[in-house]
This record gives sequence, C-alpha cells and structure tokens, in this order.
Amino acid sequence: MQISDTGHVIRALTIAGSDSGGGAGIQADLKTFAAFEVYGASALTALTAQNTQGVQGIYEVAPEFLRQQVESVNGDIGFDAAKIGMLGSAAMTTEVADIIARAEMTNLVLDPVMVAKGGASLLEDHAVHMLKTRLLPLATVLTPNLLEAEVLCGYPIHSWSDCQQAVSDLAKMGPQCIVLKGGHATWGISRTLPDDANGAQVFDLVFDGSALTTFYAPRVFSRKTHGTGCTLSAAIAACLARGMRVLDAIATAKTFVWEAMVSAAAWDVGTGHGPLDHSVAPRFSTGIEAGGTYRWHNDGRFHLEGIRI
Ligand SMILES: Nc1ncnc2c1ncn2[C@@H]1O[C@H](COP(=O)(O)OP(=O)(O)OP(=O)(O)O)[C@@H](O)[C@H]1O
Ligand SMILES: Cc1ncc(CO)c(N)n1
Repeated sequence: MQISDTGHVIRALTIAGSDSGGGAGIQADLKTFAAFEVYGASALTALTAQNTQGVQGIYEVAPEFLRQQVESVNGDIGFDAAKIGMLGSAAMTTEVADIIARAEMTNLVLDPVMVAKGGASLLEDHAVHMLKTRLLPLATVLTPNLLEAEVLCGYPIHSWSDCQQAVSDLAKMGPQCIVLKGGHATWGISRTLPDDANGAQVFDLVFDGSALTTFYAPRVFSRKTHGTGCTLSAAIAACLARGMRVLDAIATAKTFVWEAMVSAAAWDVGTGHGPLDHSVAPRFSTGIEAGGTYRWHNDGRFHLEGIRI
C-alpha cells in the first residue's frame, strides 16, 4: 500500500454499480485501486446481474442507503479521491450530488455512465439534467465517451472539430478537466482525425479549460473491452489520490487500460465482451504538458510528438 506524507494509507472511494461478472463497475474499480496500491472502499448505487454478454437485471439501491454507505466510509476510513460511475436513476444522481457538495470533495472523477457495452441503459433519461446541473460542476475530471458527450452536449459528434467543440462546451458546464474518450469512434470519425488514415489509432482528447492535449494509442483489435471506461476513471482517481498532477494521472491511467487490454487478449473469461487483465503493473507517466500531442511508443510510454526518443 502507498503511504502519504502524513503517514496514512492512501485511500480511494468508488460510488458505482456492481457488475456480477466482475469486469466493470465496482469490481473493476477495486481491482484497479489494488493494482495502484491504493486502499479501495465502495458505496453501491445498484446491483446488476451482468456477464460478458450483457446486463440481465438491475436492482436499485435506495438513495438513503447509498448515503449511509458513504457516511460509514467517511466517518471512519476517509478517502483521498473518489470516482463516480453508474448512478441509475435521477433520485440517485440527486442524492450523490448532495453528498458530494456537502463533503466539499477534491479529486473527484466523474464517469457519466449511460449505456453498457451490450446496449443496456444504466441511467434514466431524465437523470441527465441532474447530472449536468448538479454533478458536472463538482468534477475534477469528467470522462465521457463519445455517446455520453453527445447526450450531455445535445448534438452529434462526427468529426474532429465536433470533438473540440464538445470539450469546450462541456468545460462550460463546470468540470475542471474533460477526457473525451475516443474508443467508440467509428472508422468514419477516425479518418477525419489528424494523421490517421486508416483508423488504427485510438484518441483521447483532454481539455483543462485552456489547452487541448491529445493522446493517440494504437487501437487494440480485441473484443475484450468490457469495463475499459470504469477502469480508466478508477485509475485516474487512484493516481489523483497518490498526489499526481491531472495530466500525468490521465496518461498513466490510459497506459494501464492499454496494457490491461493487450494482456487480456491472451485468455478468455466468458463468451462475449471479455474483461481486462487488471493484474498488469501500472507504468507511471510524468511531465505531460498541457497543449501537447502525445503518441504511444513501444517503450510503453506516451511521448510528445516531434521529440526524438
Ligand atoms: N480498442 C481500443 N484500443 C486501444 N484503446 C482503447 C480501445 N478502446 C478503448 N480504448 C481506450 O480505453 C479508454 C476507455 O474508452 P472507451 O471509449 O471504451 O470508454 P467507455 O465507452 O466509457 O467504456 P465502457 O465500455 O467501459 O463503458 C479510453 O482511454 C480509450 O482510448
Ligand atoms: C455496473 C456497471 N457500471 C458501468 C458499466 C459500463 O461499462 C457497466 N457495464 N456496469
């Protein structure tokens, strides 16, 4: 376990849904915290009966009981960072916003989970307004995928300039930093990316309110992508808990997801969209500067474009 300068064990809290299949949600978050040697606590918003093929059922937790879980953790263990994942309902979204606002929490990573990989809805439509107005302003880092960014912005995102417009509009809603995840970019959008002729690159576009930072990594051609978003946001939270700068935390988290995806290609869990391998060792990025374009190199790190290695 990592110990802080003041001598306490570094802790992170996940407020999210349970995935019985173990690949996404709370389970992915706790495995990720452990990989980063951060003590993980959890508060469950919902239980899903889920596997690599899809979501078979959802059992909602009462919002008051979510509050009780957070109070139990906060009153005894505490946490240095938190991540929010699946919220399920508008009532739960409001409850979590109230809890977070009152806790005056720093280091909050908000993954605006809306739909599972198989297509099941994980957020009521009318919760989106609450998410936008109550939770986005409290986020240190917001991590929408393309579909989630489209819902939050209210327009389709079909090109690189749409992506730039979207992160700028999302920043106006209050989060300090936005990571627009490009994992779901279709071949069409990939062709419109700078310097990507055949969609072989996956991009993430980061905006901190003043500068755009772009990360490119080689696309991993794998069906084992269940829980990539949960793992990314949990890894960012773990890195923030450890005291890392936001951009270094994002680059480190991306590296972890990429390595976990590549490693998972070697084995099978379930018959559908398999989970990642959370047992890979994190590789820490440092010195990532706002405004740069970073590209993955086969030494396993992101390098600033134009710099010889
Ligand atoms: N095929 C891929 N190859 C390499 N990196 C990928 C791939 N798919 C996703 N990623 C990366 O994984 C991270 C999560 O992105 P993604 O767009 O899949 O999130 P998500 O849709 O929220 O995930 P989830 O399915 O868990 O909800 C991003 O950093 C993205 O760039
Ligand atoms: C519980 C849960 N949270 C988030 C996701 C998104 O991957 C999922 N599939 N299941």
